[in-house]
Amino acid sequence: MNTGSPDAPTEEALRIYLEEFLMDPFVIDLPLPLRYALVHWAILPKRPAQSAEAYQAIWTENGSPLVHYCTRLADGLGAEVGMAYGTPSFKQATENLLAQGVDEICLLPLFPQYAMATVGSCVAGVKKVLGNRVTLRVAPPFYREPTYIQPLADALKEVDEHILFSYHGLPERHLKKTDPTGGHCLASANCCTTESPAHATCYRHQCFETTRAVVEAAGIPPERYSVSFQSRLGRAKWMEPYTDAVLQELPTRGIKQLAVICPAFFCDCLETLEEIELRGQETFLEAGGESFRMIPCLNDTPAAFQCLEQLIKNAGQWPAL
Ligand SMILES: C=CC1=C(C)c2cc3[nH]c(cc4nc(cc5[nH]c(cc1n2)c(C)c5CCC(=O)O)C(CCC(=O)O)=C4C)c(C)c3C=C
Ligand SMILES: [Fe+2]
Ligand SMILES: [Fe+2]
Repeated sequence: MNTGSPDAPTEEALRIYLEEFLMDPFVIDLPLPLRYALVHWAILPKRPAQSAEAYQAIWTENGSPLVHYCTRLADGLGAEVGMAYGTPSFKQATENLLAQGVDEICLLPLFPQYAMATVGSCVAGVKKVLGNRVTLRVAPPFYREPTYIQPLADALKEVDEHILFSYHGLPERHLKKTDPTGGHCLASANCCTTESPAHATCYRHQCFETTRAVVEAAGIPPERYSVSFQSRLGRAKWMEPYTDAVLQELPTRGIKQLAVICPAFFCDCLETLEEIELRGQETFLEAGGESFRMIPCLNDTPAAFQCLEQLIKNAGQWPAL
């Protein structure tokens, strides 16, 4: 499963998709009246047109890159593909599996790090469709699986530029909400490097761990890389530093050659191809940067299949819900 894309890069299709996406209480976690007001009065009047233009810039003859790569992966693995929003839907994928008479469904949310807005939403959606009809097993977050880390490290071994690890951001509120200890996340500056049971569902910790594992495997020293969080939406405080601010700031520190990698995304999508490769590049070059390149996600490469095959091998041991 992945988040999913609109059916077409048009304002109309974006309105349907964004309404479904943003009315999900796992994404905008406000009480229904507030969520409805925010989505319908603040976001939906303007964003569908803006997002349609963004999708037009990355749309291919195969449609949305995200849906295309996810479909190729699922087909190659003999799995069903389902999106949290839009088509192909997870509801249809779940029904297809049930129609085969299976007595167990193994769900692999294609997100290396846990977030309520992604993994949490996927699991709740599938569980709701299934009820107690069959056992549901869910893959644990794979943010430090060697088969995910090693190809990212390999891609960086030949890179001479400064490296920016840009992860999808989250409102800080989400980090606190999914903290099972009720007091660890964001309570101190070094919470994410202080061992805690909170880390099982701490997106921030898992992003930092992904970075740590990749730089260790690639032998990249601390002064050669930065970490930031992208795709902020709305006025709430999201995890910092923000990618767009870092892209503006790096050239002022004399860092003019940059390579960006986005390890929160298994497949390239709007957030990597448009937000980073197009708009992010423009921001960096306008701020005085001289060269910019993007490291692709694993997409449908042999390394992507090896990673997923390795994860799926253990599906029988994934926690059952
Ligand atoms: C990688 C993990 C992701 C997290 C964490 C995440 C949180 C999150 N997202 C939104 C709002 C939007 N995200 C959108 C696109 C989008 N988001 C992810 C992944 C994560 N989101 C992906 C893979 C995509 C790309 C989909 C594609 O079709 O390529 C969008 C839609 C596009 C747009 O208008 O920008 C929205 C909206 C929130 C609010 C959030 C955390 C609360
Ligand atoms: Fe998102
Ligand atoms: Fe933390």
